[in-house]
Amino acid sequence: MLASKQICTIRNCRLLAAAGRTNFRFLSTSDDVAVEGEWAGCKRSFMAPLRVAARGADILYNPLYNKGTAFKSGERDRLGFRGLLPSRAMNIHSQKARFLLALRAETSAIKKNIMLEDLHDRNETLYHRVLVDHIEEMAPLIYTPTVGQACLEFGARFRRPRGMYFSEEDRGHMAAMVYNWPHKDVHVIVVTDGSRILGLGDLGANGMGIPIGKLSLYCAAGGIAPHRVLPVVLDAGTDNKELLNDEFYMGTQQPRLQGDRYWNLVDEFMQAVRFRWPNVLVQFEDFSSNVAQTLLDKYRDDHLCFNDDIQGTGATALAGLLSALRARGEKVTSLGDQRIVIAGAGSAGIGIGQVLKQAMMEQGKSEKEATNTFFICDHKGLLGKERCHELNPEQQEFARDEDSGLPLLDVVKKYKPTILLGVTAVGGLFTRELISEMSVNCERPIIFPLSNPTAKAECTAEQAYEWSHGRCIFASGSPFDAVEMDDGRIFSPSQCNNMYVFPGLGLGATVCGATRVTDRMLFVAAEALATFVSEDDLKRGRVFPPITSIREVSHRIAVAVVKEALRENLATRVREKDALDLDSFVAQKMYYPEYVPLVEKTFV
Ligand SMILES: O=C([O-])CC(=O)C(=O)O
Ligand SMILES: [Mg+2]
Repeated sequence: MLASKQICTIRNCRLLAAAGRTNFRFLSTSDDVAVEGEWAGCKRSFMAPLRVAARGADILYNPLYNKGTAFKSGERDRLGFRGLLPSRAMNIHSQKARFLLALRAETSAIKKNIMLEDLHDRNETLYHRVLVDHIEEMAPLIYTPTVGQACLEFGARFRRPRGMYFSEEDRGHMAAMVYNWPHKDVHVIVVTDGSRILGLGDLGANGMGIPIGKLSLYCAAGGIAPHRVLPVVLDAGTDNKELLNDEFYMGTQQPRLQGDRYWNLVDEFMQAVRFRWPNVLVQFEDFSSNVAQTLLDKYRDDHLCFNDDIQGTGATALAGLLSALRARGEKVTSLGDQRIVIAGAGSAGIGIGQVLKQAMMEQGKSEKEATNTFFICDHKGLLGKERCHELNPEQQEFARDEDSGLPLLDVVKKYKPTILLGVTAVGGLFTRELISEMSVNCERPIIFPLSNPTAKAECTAEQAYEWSHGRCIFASGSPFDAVEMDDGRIFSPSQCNNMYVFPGLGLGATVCGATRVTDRMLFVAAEALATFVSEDDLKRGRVFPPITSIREVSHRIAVAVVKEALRENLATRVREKDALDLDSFVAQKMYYPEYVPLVEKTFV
């Protein structure tokens, strides 16, 4: 699409214009460091130089600029580090081959994660190129499930800091502190307070691995340039006794802040980041259920923000269910005719319920009809009116008139659901009996154990296929390998993980300068994702596209989000002529990891 067109920053445009070159495209107005590329492996015939305010060894030790052995001879002279590298210049392909050889020789997933993160700290371009070109192999190493282990071992394995930490000690200083971050054009922040890391519980400041992993996907899968992302931990303490006594724990060793002390910390942080980066998108991640919804409600009308576990997971589950209905040969508009059991009534469970309910209403159901399709259970059984005193307002919306407290298995026996979703963080909760019961009542039960990481999944892919005699439509939060049945059938389970949605949603929201993330944006994101699933995918038992197409998926979601932002009058950065071709508008803004020639800033 853009293959031969030149993409560069405004300053480079001026530089090139001065040199009489006009075959470039203007891209960004606010940036020195941008290296932008096309979403689908573009090959450019001309590369605009990047102006860097550094020289000599400082370049080699800056992971955003460093190319390691790929620096060419002229560049080594021009930038003053001849002699600091072995003589032979490699290219990104040979560097990648060398790295992959070493990575694949290692068998432990956590050690591979460390090798990748060390590369991240040395050379971001090569790191992201490895991710883009081998996303299926790398995603489980830098993200779920291995990132869970990386968080558990974060303190003991700490090497280099990445991102920012804000704690109560910083109160009164945050507006100044944000200027310690060396990049002036941050587009996306992923922030956690570490209170509910995946299904692993309160990991305090060790939860930093999650924002880092999510943001790697923002760059590789969503095409956000690496200098535009900022991982953050709000260090509000931890109630994890082990961590409080752990000699290598990295965070504040005090119990979690409560009440005003907690909310004041959050408030000052939000104001500080908005002050320095007024258009920044803030993604709330892995906040425990008792604060997640309040946090979202507090900021969603005035800040560009969303909660990934509530809204991102909800939109992803919706997309998976729409595809699963297609796989069953049913209309996608039959969502509101299903009976849906959600095991888990935390922020993810309720978030999924809310997104699905909204979709049913878009499809023409009344709110009452839509609500009536849900049977949400927590560890005390079915959410029912009799339990209202112990439920929060969002849970109360789903409380049923009868059978309050009915155990999960009995709910399945009595109400014969067609869909079973798990977000409990209780590994193995979906027993043989439960899945057999689902299969008695429904020819093709939809079974999505969504808890992460793998050990927390409510059942494995193998169990679900075996216990349903190969009849279920399965997707899980963490990846599972293909399953071969005794009769020789092979199923390739899909991963129903919010990684399919957040990179594209964030890309769309930031490129168009959206002022808010709305429920409709989540809905169109889910629709765009669902329409990406081919008939061939469905035949193989897949209800999500292969991870290898994640950049295209993100691109398509981003375009849908920009369209929706325009429709709702919330886009501030789309010119009339951009709106004529949103596909190209979004594609042009997507970062693609490749080396660009460096020029010293003082030189121009
Ligand atoms: O991180 C993931 O894989 C999905 C997610 O948001 C969670 O489980 O909290
Ligand atoms: Mg999460």
